[in-house]
Formats: sequence, structure tokens, C-alpha cells
Amino acid sequence: MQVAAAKETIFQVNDLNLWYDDFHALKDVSLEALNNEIYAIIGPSGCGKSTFIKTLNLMINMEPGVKMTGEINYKNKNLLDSRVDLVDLRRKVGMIFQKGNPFPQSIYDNIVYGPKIHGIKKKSELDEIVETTLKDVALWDEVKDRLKSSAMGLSGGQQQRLCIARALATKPDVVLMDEPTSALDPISTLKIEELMSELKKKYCIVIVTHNMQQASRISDKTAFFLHGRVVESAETGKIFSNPEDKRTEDYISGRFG
Ligand SMILES: Nc1ncnc2c1ncn2[C@@H]1O[C@H](COP(=O)(O)OP(=O)(O)OP(=O)(O)O)[C@@H](O)[C@H]1O
Repeated sequence: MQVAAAKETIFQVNDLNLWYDDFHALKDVSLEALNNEIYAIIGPSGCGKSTFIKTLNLMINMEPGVKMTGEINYKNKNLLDSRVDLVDLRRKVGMIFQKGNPFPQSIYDNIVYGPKIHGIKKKSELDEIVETTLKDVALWDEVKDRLKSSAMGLSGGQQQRLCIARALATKPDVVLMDEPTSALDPISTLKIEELMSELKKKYCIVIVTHNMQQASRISDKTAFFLHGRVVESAETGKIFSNPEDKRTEDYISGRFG
């Protein structure tokens, strides 16, 4: 009998506390996210989901008055140590937001932006990155004849897939997604969900979602946040069918939030 190889730990967060000035927004958060898995973060508005996901590539440092204690180990290196190269970190830990936010440039230039910053200049190499990443997000067939047209002419769902392609172009390990489908129609949402299931074959994905069906459909693990704490974190099937904590059960059954 073959034993499946253990999945690599990408993030190991230990006792993370975060304050915005005096406001204690994350309390003793501990989580482990593995490669080739989708980790969903759920919880009511204001519970700290976006704050948490933004700590994973230190985008949170752009907010004024933020102070953190604890550990955010990314591939065994604590990001809260001072000597982290932020440019390198953001290349390896890509982020997708609620609304696709392409640059007002061509489809092609949106994708080559990151690779060019990281020193790739050869046209054949850039062409290859554009084709591969657009194929990865299932957008190639829709746009291959208009790569030089403005990205702003794409539909909302296409713009979101382009932004995912843009994140993939720098060869990340992780894709963070903060409510990536909340501004999309059901068909575009389904396409992004199918895409996530494909992407997890190569990446670790952490997604914040308000959509409980989405979390249960696509994720492997789920963490339920409330008032800045992780109430419960487990296999998604367990969270949705047999949660340990009454508050988790109340939330997933729509009794609050
Ligand atoms: N820059 C900031 N300065 C001060 N407080 C903040 C800041 N950003 C967020 N907060 C507060 O931290 C708490 C957590 O906010 P956060 O945006 O992480 O919640 P959320 O779970 O993502 O909410 P939503 O689902 O509504 O997006 C909230 O009380 C919020 O008001």
C-alpha cells in the first residue's frame, strides 16, 4: 500500500496577537496552512478575517498603528523577525482582492508587470509567462487575440481571473484571496471556484469568504473567527457537519452574523 506524502507546511501561525493602536483585533490566533490545500476563513463582519489574511504577506504593515506579537512562520521563517525582504515575500505570497483591480494597461502588460520588476526582460520568456498563466486561469482562449487591448475592457469575472494570472506570474507559493467572488455573478463565481480547485494542485490557498456554501464546497480546512479569536479550526467537513463549539454551529446555521 502506498502512503501519501505529507503535505508541506506553508504557514504556521502561533499565538498571533494584533492591535490597531489600543484596539485588540486578533487574539492568540494559531493556524497551520498546508501546501495543496484550500484554507477558508469564515466569521461575521468585523471578526478579523481581513486583518488576519493581510498579516500573511505583511500587507497589514501598511495600516497605521499596527502592533503584533507571536509568530507567523512562513516556510519556517518568522515574518515578525525584522529581516524579511518584503518585495520577495509579496512575490511568493500573492494576494487577490474582492474586486479585480487590473492596472489600466493592456492584458499583456498586466501580467508581465511583476516578472519585469523581478528582472525578466526577454520577450520570448515574457510571452511564455503570459500564455502559461492565462491558460492556468482558463482565460487564454477568451483573450489570446486581444492581448494588447486594455484590461479594463474585460468583464468583472475576466478581470478577476486576470488578477489571479497576474499573481501567478511571479511564481508564488501561496495565493491569498480576500472575498474574491463577492462582486461576481454566479457563473463567474463558479469559474473562480473551479479555478481554485485546479490551483490548489500547485499552491497553498487561503481564502476569506462570507459565503458558507463556497467554504464548504471548495475548502479542505476551515477556521471560524469570532471577535478576533479562532473559535474552531478543523477539516471543512467536520466544521460544517459536526462542529465542536455551539457558536460555530449557530454561525454556520445562520443564527447570527
Ligand atoms: N486600519 C484599522 N484601524 C483600526 N481598526 C481597524 C482597522 N482595520 C480594521 N479594524 C477593526 O478591526 C476589526 C476587524 O476588522 P476586519 O476588517 O479584519 O474584519 P472582517 O472580519 O474582515 O470584516 P468584514 O467581513 O466586514 O470585511 C474591526 O473591528 C475593524 O473595525
